[in-house]
Amino acid sequence: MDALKAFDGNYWKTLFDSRIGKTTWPYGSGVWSKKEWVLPEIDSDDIVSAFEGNSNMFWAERFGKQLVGMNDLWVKHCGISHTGSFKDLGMTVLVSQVNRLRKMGRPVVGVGCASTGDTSAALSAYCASAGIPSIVFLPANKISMAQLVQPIANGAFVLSLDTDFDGCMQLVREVTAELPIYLANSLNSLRLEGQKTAAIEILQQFDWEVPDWVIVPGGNLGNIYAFYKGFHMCKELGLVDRIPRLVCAQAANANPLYLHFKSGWSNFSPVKAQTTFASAIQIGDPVSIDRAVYALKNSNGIVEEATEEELMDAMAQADATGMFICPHTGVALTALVKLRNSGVIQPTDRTVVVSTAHGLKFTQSKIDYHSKAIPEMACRLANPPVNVKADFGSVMDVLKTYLLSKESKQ
Ligand SMILES: Cc1ncc(COP(=O)(O)O)c(C=O)c1O
Ligand SMILES: N[C@@H](CCOP(=O)(O)O)C(=O)O
Repeated sequence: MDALKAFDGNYWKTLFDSRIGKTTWPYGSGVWSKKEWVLPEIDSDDIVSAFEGNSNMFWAERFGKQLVGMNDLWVKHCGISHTGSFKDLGMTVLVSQVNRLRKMGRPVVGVGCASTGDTSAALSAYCASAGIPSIVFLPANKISMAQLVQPIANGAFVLSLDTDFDGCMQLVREVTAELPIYLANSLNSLRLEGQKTAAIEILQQFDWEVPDWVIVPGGNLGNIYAFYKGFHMCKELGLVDRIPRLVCAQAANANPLYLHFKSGWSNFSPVKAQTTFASAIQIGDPVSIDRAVYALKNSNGIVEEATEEELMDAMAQADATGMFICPHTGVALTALVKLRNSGVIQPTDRTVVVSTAHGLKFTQSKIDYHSKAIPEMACRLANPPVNVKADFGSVMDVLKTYLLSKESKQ
């Protein structure tokens, strides 16, 4: 930090803004365009990058105006990315460092992680890009098919384990302590050095004006800390004069941080994570609990939770306004709705909801919802297809009925 403070805030803003949209290696990456803040000593030839980052800041106009009475609501689409989740931001840094170590002759035979799907997808793709073996520990039958096929297709050694994520996390820590396999989970802070750049991007996209709130879904809890670190570095280095209030949103079925927050940050206790459609945050014993508590305490932060019906309805509502989000973004949107309803977030507050994965990785949850195939869930926004005989008369009848019903709702 002392070395970085040799340059003032305007220097850094000008430097970072000058690199947006360029293809000069490695600055076309949203991560490596901040190389001096991420991993300054690495040789650019050692960097493994898919030009990740620079994700869309979507103005959620209809969701904001119609559902929460806000005009300044934005969704940061970190899931519109190389492997479909924000994990690419951290994985480019970690795999680049492993690439550098192997070129130096260090005995790293491969890279391993435990995963609820997105970390393993990112790890396998970046390792395949660099020709580095990857080994992924996955909880059997607890991740989406899209998330499972990614490491398989990218050539990872895929272990399907009869336990949950927390069990996989324990095993990968034990194994990487015994074998020369480099651990890729967010225990390794290199991941967070990459993920923090999404916070800097948010400030860039608002022309360095600071939003009032940033809402992030939380599981292993590295990402909420990464956002805090990115905003805090911008404040400490003089790019901005404050940081946003952070909100970490959890699924009620896997909510150890939420319970800790509601207890007034008294003794933390892991929970046994229950099944949730937000499967990537089905985590009961998060490795970054201390980092997350630090981030929330130092950003006047809040933790909220979402039931299964709340997160699924929020996902359906967002999709009906033109997005195609994952269930985890539904968790974050539910937190927004609750904080608006309680008056904590004001109608004019500039608010960013971080979307952490693309909805295309979680289509089964949407199919179940729109098929009304979820026991004890109303699925009140279900929009099932209409089966019609393939003749002009039948189609016209159905369409007239549909159009009249739309007209009656105008
Ligand atoms: C899609 C998605 N959203 C949110 C999260 C939560 O991020 P973190 O584990 O850093 O809290 C994860 C991973 O855990 C994820 O895969
Ligand atoms: N949701 C994560 C769980 C592991 O998180 P990490 O940040 O520690 O890698 C995943 O996608 O596997």
